[in-house]
Amino acid sequence: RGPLQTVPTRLGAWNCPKCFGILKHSKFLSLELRGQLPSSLSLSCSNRKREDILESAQYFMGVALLAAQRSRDPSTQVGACIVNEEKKIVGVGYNGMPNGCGDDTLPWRRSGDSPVETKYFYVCHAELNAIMNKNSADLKGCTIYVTLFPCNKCSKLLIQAGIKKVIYLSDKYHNGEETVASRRMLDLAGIPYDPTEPVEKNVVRRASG
Ligand SMILES: O=c1ccn([C@H]2C[C@H](O)[C@@H](COP(=O)(O)O)O2)c(=O)[nH]1
Repeated sequence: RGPLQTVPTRLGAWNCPKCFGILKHSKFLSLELRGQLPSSLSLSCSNRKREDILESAQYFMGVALLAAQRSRDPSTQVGACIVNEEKKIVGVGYNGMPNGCGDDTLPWRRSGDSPVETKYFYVCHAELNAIMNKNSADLKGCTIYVTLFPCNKCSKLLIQAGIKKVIYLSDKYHNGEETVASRRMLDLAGIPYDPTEPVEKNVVRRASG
């Protein structure tokens, strides 16, 4: 237990004897008293809903960004979040080695004497993993939020899975052959791809209160 601190001004419950009565024994309140609760989670008796909430597209890209943080790729971490027409998340993934293949056994380098000694022959892309992790019967009509514009192989997968829209963050390989081929297929398949506004600062600011 840490030392008690002065009561934070945002703790509206202190002004309401009824709420304080209920909360004074709870772990939640004691965390706030010890200053360990992010201010964004402060308790309040206000009857007014919050208006300044994280917009849904930023939330989904935020989930993709968080997933990317699980990647062991030393140069490019990619996260993907698939969302259905009801705005429910149905699959999340990030780039990594195939299950059971060992992160420490296969190479992570970008170039080598042979392509067999580079990561490219082995890494499962974020989009592939998000599709494989799906928790719904199919992905028809879904939107994918992905932190890097999908490569040609991933676009093939997205098209075949029935994804109807791509929202991406980085397009750092815009002029690469794979990305050119990717756009070509998405265009032919009638799948729009739109950049998202930069979300990192917004998401991080909100998460830390
Ligand atoms: O659509 C894509 C494209 C790439 N990835 C993954 C594959 C690799 O792990 C990295 C790219 O590495 P670089 O060092 O930037 O070449 O990104 C993906 O998940 N999805």
